[in-house]
Parts: sequence; structure tokens; C-alpha cells
Amino acid sequence: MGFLKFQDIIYEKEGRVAKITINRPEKLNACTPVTVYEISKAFIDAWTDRKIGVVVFTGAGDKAFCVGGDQSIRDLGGYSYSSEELEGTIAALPLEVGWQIVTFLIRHIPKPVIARVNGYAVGGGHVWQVNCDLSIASEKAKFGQAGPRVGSFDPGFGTGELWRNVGMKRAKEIWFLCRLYTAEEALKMGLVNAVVPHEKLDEEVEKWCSELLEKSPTALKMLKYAFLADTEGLAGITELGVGGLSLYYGTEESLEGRNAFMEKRKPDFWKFVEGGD
Ligand SMILES: CC(C)(COP(=O)(O)OP(=O)(O)OC[C@H]1O[C@@H](n2cnc3c(N)ncnc32)[C@H](O)[C@@H]1OP(=O)(O)O)[C@@H](O)C(=O)NCCC(=O)NCCSC(=O)CCC(=O)c1ccccc1C(=O)O
Repeated sequence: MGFLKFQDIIYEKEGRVAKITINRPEKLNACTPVTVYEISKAFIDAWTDRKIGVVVFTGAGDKAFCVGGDQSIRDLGGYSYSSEELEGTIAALPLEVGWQIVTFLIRHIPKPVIARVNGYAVGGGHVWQVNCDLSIASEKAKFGQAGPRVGSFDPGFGTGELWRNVGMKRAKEIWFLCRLYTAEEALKMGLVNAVVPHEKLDEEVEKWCSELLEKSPTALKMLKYAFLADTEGLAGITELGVGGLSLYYGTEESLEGRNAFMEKRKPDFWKFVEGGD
């Protein structure tokens, strides 16, 4: 990974697992536009690396997964950050826009994403853990939204997936009251898949990764997209359809169209349809 240099995250690949770690523990892994940009780059790398089958998303240290946008760089214009070097990248977008791009990547990357929730998952950090496919939490983890308490809100990905996980009344309670919930409460509500003693977190995440990696990657991809089609309208149906298109590109029938065009002849698709000749 020589060409990917990061300041706010750690990006590692071991075997078929890519691990993205937000590395701002002194800020409880709160994110700036640069952090968001780097996370998106790592997700795109994990998406395009055919050897990778699972992505683990987590935070550095043992206090926080992520506590959302970095409030210390927020003023009247939103979250400010300027850097000539990063002009024209996601880092130059308003944080709340870049945030949605990361959420989109978590939801659309055609491989399971596991949230390794090692501590606070609050605000935008909680939205990310909710949108991961699976969540494994330390018993020390705490969960909650903070928007209405600190003058923000995360609509759409931040509300839709939450109510589907915990039900509408509970989702409104989480957003409107901004309470913090324990890992056990989160498990009971359906916010996470498993809660383990803090020192067993890595072992448990590895176990889930191994189980996932024993399964057919194409089946997992198409299932992820089927869930997406159910929840994300046209964008979800597009992913499901494009997943099918990728499979179709791998057939002689599809290649016949390209070959006929290049050879300036009529295509004969039917000779590639089983039993169709
Ligand atoms: C998470 C807490 C409940 C933890 O409480 P506690 O254990 O008592 O620790 P603290 O002493 O409070 O915190 C330790 C240390 O970390 C700093 N810190 C904590 N959170 C942040 C933060 N978000 N940004 C910057 N720094 C943070 C804290 O100041 C301390 O530092 P010291 O130097 O020691 O003082 C509690 O910390 C807490 O409630 N934190 C605030 C959480 C929060 O408000 N998060 C932001 C929510 S809004 C958001 O995430 C939106 C994201 C976003 O950008 C977005 C996305 C989509 C649509 C819209 C938007 C948008 O408009 O913003």
C-alpha cells in the first residue's frame, strides 16, 4: 500500500481482511474533512482490491469507535478546513457532505463491513456503525446520537437505517433525547450483533471475518445488494442490477455482442444460451 499515505487513519490489509482505523484517539476519533477523505480513499481501495473479502471499520485506542464531526473546527460556515494540497478532493467538501459519501461507501461496497465498536459510537460515528452490515461491540461501548444536543442532525442514512434496526419509537427516542446506551442495551435493541468482553473484541471480530470468508463472495455481494434494493430505492436496485451486469460480462453470450461489433457482423447470441441452439 505504498501509494496510500494517511495522517488521520490507519489502513491495513491482512489476508482477505482490510482494516480501517480512525486514528484520532485524543479526540475520541472525531473526524475532520481530511479524516473523512482518507476513510473514503481506504474504502475505495478495499472495494477495488479483488483479494479483499471483508472490511473491518474501527477507532484507535480503547475509548471510542468515533464520536462524529470534530466540534473544535466547527463555526458559522460549518466544519472548516482548508488545504491547497487537498483542493478538488472530498476533503474540500463540507464535512456533512463528505460524511454521506463515507456512509454511501459503507452501504454500497460489495463486501461485508463489520463495525468493531471499541468504545463510544456517538453522533456521526453512531450513524456509521448503524450503517455497517454487522456490528461487534466491546462491553465498554456506548451508543447514541448527539445532533439535537450540539446543533446538528444527520437525516436519511442517519434516520432510515436506525428505525429499521430498532423500530420507529426507539429511533425517535435515540435522536430526540440524545441519551447514551450501554452495549447490553444496544444488543437488546438490535443495534449490534454481539457484545463481548473488551479483551475478546479482536478475537470475536476475527471469528466473524473467518466465517464470512468461508462463504461465497458473489453470494454475499448479491445479498448485500438485495438488502440495498429493499431500502435504497433506485440506487439500491441499480447496485443489484449492476452486480448482475458484472456477472453477465463474464459470459460468452455478453462477449459475443462486443466481438460482433468489432468484427462488423451480426451477433449470434443464441449459440451461447444453454439448450437454445
Ligand atoms: C462522547 C462523549 C459522550 C464522551 O464523554 P466523556 O467520556 O465525558 O469525554 P469528554 O471529556 O467529553 O471527551 C474527551 C475529549 O474528547 C473531546 N471530544 C469529544 N467529542 C468530540 C467531538 N465530537 N469533537 C471534538 N472533540 C471531541 C472532548 O472535547 C475531550 O477533549 P478535552 O481536550 O479533554 O477537552 C462526549 O465527549 C460528547 O458528547 N461528545 C460530543 C459528541 C458530538 O457532539 N458529536 C458530534 C455530533 S454531530 C455529528 O457527528 C455530525 C456529523 C456530521 O458532520 C454530519 C453528518 C451528516 C449530516 C450533518 C452533519 C453535520 O451537520 O454536522
